[in-house]
Amino acid sequence: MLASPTRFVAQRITLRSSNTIPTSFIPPFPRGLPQRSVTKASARIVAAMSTTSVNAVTDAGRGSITHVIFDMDGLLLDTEKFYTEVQEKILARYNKTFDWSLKAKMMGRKAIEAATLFVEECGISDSLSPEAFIVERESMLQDLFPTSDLMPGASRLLRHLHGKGIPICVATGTHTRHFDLKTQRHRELFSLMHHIVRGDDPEVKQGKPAPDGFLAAARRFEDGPVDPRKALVFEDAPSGVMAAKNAGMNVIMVPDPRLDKSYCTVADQVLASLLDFKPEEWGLPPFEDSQN
Ligand SMILES: O=P(O)(O)OC[C@@H](O)CO
Ligand SMILES: [Mg+2]
Repeated sequence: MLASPTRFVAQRITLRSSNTIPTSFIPPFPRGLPQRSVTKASARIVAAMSTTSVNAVTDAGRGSITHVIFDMDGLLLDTEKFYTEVQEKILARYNKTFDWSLKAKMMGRKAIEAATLFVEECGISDSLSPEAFIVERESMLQDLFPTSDLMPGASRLLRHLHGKGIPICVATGTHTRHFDLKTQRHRELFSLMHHIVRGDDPEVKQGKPAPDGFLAAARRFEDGPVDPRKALVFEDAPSGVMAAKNAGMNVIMVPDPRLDKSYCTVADQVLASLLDFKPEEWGLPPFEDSQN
């Protein structure tokens, strides 16, 4: 069971008149907890998150969306729970518990970056390398991924936008070999996507919070590259939200309810579920059903 989320003293993010979000946003470690000895590798990753300059979306965002880009894990597919379950099992061997402050940093990232954060911030890097952690984690995930379910509202939203002729695609940190396992029960739904950018795509030099995946996704639409101000991203992870903002795009966050609220202050809109999305608020065709 994940330790209960600790209260963060989050930096207040205020949108200045220029609508530019301050370049560094990383919630400091919670008061009262020992400052973890973050070694150079995970410091580099954490620093990348805070030094990546964040270009806020301009005012043109709402009301003029023409293309939609979806994150996958935790947003379209209920797969983040598998990562948590497996990581808790591995940590139990070292009598340690996995908590949401670390989960929040790992979500959405490329495997090796998430693995480096995991072993170093849990203080087990002397006995488990990031590479060995990935191999062990993968062997446990192989059986779980093919059982992935859709998140609430995912099918309804994708079919609605596709049916109305709105170009949609996926930009995920997931590697191709995992993508195929996770989506094998949902091939028809994912066939509605114009294209899929995966974590091992040659154009994705850096994982989220770098904008690479979302910029590659914007380029590959029929009429690409799409003006980022007309693109709407759906994400569940803080790193993914930052990546979308760094790409100059609009972003709706649908976070796990256990994620501390201090991680949810950068997105343009925060929803409890995709079922709560109102397309007309963004200039997209409204749903016909009375789901909400
Ligand atoms: O970018 P997404 O689809 O959330 O994938 C992240 C995944 O690598 C695990 O967090
Ligand atoms: Mg995700």
